[in-house]
Amino acid sequence: MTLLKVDNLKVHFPIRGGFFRRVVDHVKAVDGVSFELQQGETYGLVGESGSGKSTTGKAVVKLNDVTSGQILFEGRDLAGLSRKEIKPFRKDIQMIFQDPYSSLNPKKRVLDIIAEPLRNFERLSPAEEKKIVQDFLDKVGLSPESIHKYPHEFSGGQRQRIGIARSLTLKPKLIIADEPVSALDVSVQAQVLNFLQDLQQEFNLTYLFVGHDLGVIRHMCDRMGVMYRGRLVEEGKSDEIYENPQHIYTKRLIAAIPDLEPEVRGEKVKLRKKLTAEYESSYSTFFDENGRAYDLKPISSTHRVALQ
Ligand SMILES: Nc1ncnc2c1ncn2[C@@H]1O[C@H](COP(=O)(O)OP(=O)(O)OP(=O)(O)O)[C@@H](O)[C@H]1O
Repeated sequence: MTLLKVDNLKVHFPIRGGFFRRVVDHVKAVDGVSFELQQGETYGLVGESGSGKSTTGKAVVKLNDVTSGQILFEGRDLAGLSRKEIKPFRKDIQMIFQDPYSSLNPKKRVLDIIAEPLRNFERLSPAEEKKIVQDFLDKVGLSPESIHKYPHEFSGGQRQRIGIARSLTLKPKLIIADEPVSALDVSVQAQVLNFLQDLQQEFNLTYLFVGHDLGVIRHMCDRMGVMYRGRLVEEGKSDEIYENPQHIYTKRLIAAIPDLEPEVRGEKVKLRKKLTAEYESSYSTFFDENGRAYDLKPISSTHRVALQ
């Protein structure tokens, strides 16, 4: 079943200038992006900084206004809804943020942090609320006494677990995870990722994963979309894209992944040079005269590429 269908999404931010602060141009942060998420799957949006992946994720929860296009969640279009009208859907769509240091209010105790979404949607007695919070703390591997503590008393990985517990209390259907481990030490990244996979099984969650790390996205995601300058350049099954990239941008992104082994490193240098030559000689195969990626076209039933 399709849970989320994003159709020709555009998010353009106005650039103002001059004495009267008139709109002089727009940043086309997202410029015609379409993809679907099936219930229970993990879909990844990957791309370098500024490619528009976070803006896409935030548009789905209406943290960004949508310029045009549709965001169909269980068939209902969220794009045109006001912030008030979107409220009932906030229960079903939750977000996990990148930085567990700044996304948790340092002045609040864990009980209040995790209970906040519950308080917005449900009328519970303090005892019921405490029980739910403690159950979720248990699910994310934190002790019941944690409810009395403040965020600074936890490590980065533990804080991210608090953020995850908060996002789960309303039993959402879709979780948007924006670079959920990139602020964490490498040693705890895998732990948090595996744990997100366990929770997915337990709660039948669907994830939209946003990130710049192709390794993480491949590990986590059944399918992915590669973003470049507000457009999808390649989309489909993660393994297929990773093993058989077709767009020059995807090829370069994969070739840029650092390697520790000296022989592979040498080969990668050669590959990068070859790709730079291909980029220069075949530019018009991949981008139009304005430098904009073409619309996606299927090259198999599970793989689409933006080629001329
Ligand atoms: N509120 C805003 N106002 C104006 N421009 C914005 C706004 N938010 C994002 N942008 C611009 O839109 C483009 C896409 O930004 P976005 O954050 O979605 O990229 P990203 O791929 O997620 O990068 P990063 O990984 O650095 O967050 C960038 O050029 C950014 O400067």
